[in-house]
Amino acid sequence: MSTPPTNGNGSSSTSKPSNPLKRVDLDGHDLPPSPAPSSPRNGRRRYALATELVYTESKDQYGASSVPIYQSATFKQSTAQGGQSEYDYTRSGNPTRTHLERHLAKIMNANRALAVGSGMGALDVVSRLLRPGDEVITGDDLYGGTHRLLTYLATNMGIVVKHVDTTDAEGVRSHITEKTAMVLLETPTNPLIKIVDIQTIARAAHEANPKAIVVVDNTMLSPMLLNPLDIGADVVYESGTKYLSGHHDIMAGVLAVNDTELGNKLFFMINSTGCGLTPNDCFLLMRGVKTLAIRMEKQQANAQAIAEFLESHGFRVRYPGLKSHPQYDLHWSMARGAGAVLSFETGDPAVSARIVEAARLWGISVSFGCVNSLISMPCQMSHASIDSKTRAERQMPEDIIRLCVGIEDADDLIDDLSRALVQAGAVTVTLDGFHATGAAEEVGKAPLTE
Ligand SMILES: Cc1ncc(COP(=O)(O)O)c(C=O)c1O
Ligand SMILES: N[C@@H](CCSC[C@H](N)C(=O)O)C(=O)O
Repeated sequence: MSTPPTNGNGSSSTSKPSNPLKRVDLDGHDLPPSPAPSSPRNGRRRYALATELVYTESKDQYGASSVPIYQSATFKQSTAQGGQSEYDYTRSGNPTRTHLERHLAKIMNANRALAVGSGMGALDVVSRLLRPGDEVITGDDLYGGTHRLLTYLATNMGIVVKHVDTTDAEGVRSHITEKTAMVLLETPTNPLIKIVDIQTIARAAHEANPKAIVVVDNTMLSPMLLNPLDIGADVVYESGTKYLSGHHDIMAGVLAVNDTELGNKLFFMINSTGCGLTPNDCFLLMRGVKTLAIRMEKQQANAQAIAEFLESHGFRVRYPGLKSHPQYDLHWSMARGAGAVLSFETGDPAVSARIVEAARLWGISVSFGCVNSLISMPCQMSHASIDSKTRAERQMPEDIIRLCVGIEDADDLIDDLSRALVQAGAVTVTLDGFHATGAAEEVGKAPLTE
């Protein structure tokens, strides 16, 4: 039998707090106005993640099993004084959003989660913690949009952004100074699939400068496979457009923290700038999150099969599910799975383009984490906002193809890819099968982490 939800001070959920302006969570932290908890307990997990993803204790008056969409901008107040009710205005808070945020806090192992309009919106909220002169230490293989926003901050807002090799944890430490306000990490990186040791970097950053916050973009793995807050991160954010929602039918971003003050600052930014996720999109994100486990399981199994298929045919494949990945052990020391994004090279951008265009089941599209399989050339698409000179400096191969694997039948995906490889002239066909044509040149290439 389920336990009745409790309010902030542990009393029955039906009793009202004595001061309606003051709301606290189960740990006694002040919270901005929100309804009574709709997720179990204090937001912490009691069951296996697959169970918690679908399990909520809603306090809906009619017992609705799916959270209602409170499609209302305003909420009527009972007195002229205002501020007496749970909600007044959807920019500041909405019951559908609160339900989602409580659920996200639980599955992200956080004290507080916040939902905004996109992944970039989430990074924008975090970046508003920075002041002119602050330093940000971040990777040299970042999602293109992240690079673009950081470049804007460096160019226009007086923020010093240092792109360093975050696969070298000790090297990162040497860059941290008293001016370092933020260390921003992605793992696996997108699209080079490099692994970053969050725990070691977070420890080093906090030792070197206790005021620096460690921020992790967890879009590539999702809370299904990694909880960065558990291994030293101060803030985790992700694009809810990807695995969390899973169907490419909404844009969303989520943020999660354990520190109450930090959570309040982020909420302040969201309320002040008005980037909170709309009620309708909160509903869709909530619905998507419930199938995260089953989607991710199938997507990963497919990704593993495709990575092995490509590698066995002589392609240079980047995927942390392959033992050949140079940071295989590091990845599995942090994460519960390899995810469903992999990349491979052909040795020739024109051949890569022909493969992408010959594929039928694989949609030519940016983004990942969707139930449909996608194929793209990051240098021309998702990472085109990084100029070609910088891409070259960062050793991003122009021929790299990214595969974002969905939930289709694995054999169908492999058949379609095989046909595209043959049609594009990427493989040499013999009586025994086929082998990557560019494989001979690939052999002499540097290892993936260098
Ligand atoms: C790793 C990563 N972080 C953040 C984002 C931004 O998310 P959104 O498109 O929802 O703004 C993306 C993709 O867009 C991404 O790939
Ligand atoms: N035109 C968009 C490109 C979005 S890329 C989406 C996703 N993160 C990916 O890696 O595919 C833009 O300019 O941001």
